[in-house]
Amino acid sequence: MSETFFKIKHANVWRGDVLALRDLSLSLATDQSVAILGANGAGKSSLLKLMTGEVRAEARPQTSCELFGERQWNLEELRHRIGLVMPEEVARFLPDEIAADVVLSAFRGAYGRTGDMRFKAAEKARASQAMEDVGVTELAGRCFGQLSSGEKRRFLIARSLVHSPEVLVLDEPSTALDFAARLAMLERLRTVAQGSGTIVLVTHDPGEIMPEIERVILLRAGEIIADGPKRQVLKSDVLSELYGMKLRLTWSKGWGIVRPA
Ligand SMILES: Nc1ncnc2c1ncn2[C@@H]1O[C@H](COP(=O)(O)OP(=O)(O)OP(=O)(O)O)[C@@H](O)[C@H]1O
Repeated sequence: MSETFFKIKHANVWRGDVLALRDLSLSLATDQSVAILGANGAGKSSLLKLMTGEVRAEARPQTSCELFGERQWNLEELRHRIGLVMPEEVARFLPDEIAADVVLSAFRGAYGRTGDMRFKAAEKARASQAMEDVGVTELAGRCFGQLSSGEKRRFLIARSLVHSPEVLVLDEPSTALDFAARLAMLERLRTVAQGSGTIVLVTHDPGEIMPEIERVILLRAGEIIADGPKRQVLKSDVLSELYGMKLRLTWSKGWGIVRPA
């Protein structure tokens, strides 16, 4: 059943003294995966942080912000419903954390330090499967701090998938992944989107918008400049303007292919 998991009206979001999102109104539902594109500093990460309860909109009479229909929420509960892959998550784990524990900690909505936690056999099995899915089984016993950037990123992707969240929020998830790992991740995300999961993907690469993602939102300077079906929103001239260079977009089997024009 479709549910609106994120609904904002007239939201201003300040990051320090920067107005990162300007009077934004948006509604996202669980039956529709979405990709969010925009140049550096456009406000994409700020929008994701609003979606995951990490930042709040400025309190104004005309503003409302609801997550799963609630205006107040419990962050830990939210963590179970929304899986996250954000660049800054890497720094939330201590370097001597065992990599497998990074994945397991998702079951408790915690960032690592699983020594005092007890996990059921089924949870351990799911963590093992998630690590296998992203190809890091061999590294499970290593210290998190001793992994490469791409390996850490793979563990964080496994962590985000382990409890099958209703919504998976990904901020440039392929950063630091090698070519094979990127393709494997996209295939894994396609499986999620084909099942019961909803994907919210922030990316700089229109070529990462998998066929299962039909809706695309373009952000510029904290405002939504386009929102709709991807073939209507993503056009060569729009992308050229967004990224400030002449680009040509073609489509093949639901994937966009972007090249310099
Ligand atoms: N912690 C912060 N303190 C002050 N300003 C911030 C902070 N985080 C973000 N900003 C500013 O808010 C604006 C939006 O930033 P945001 O990270 O949301 O953009 P983005 O679209 O995700 O960018 P990128 O593609 O570079 O990751 C930018 O002008 C940025 O400099």
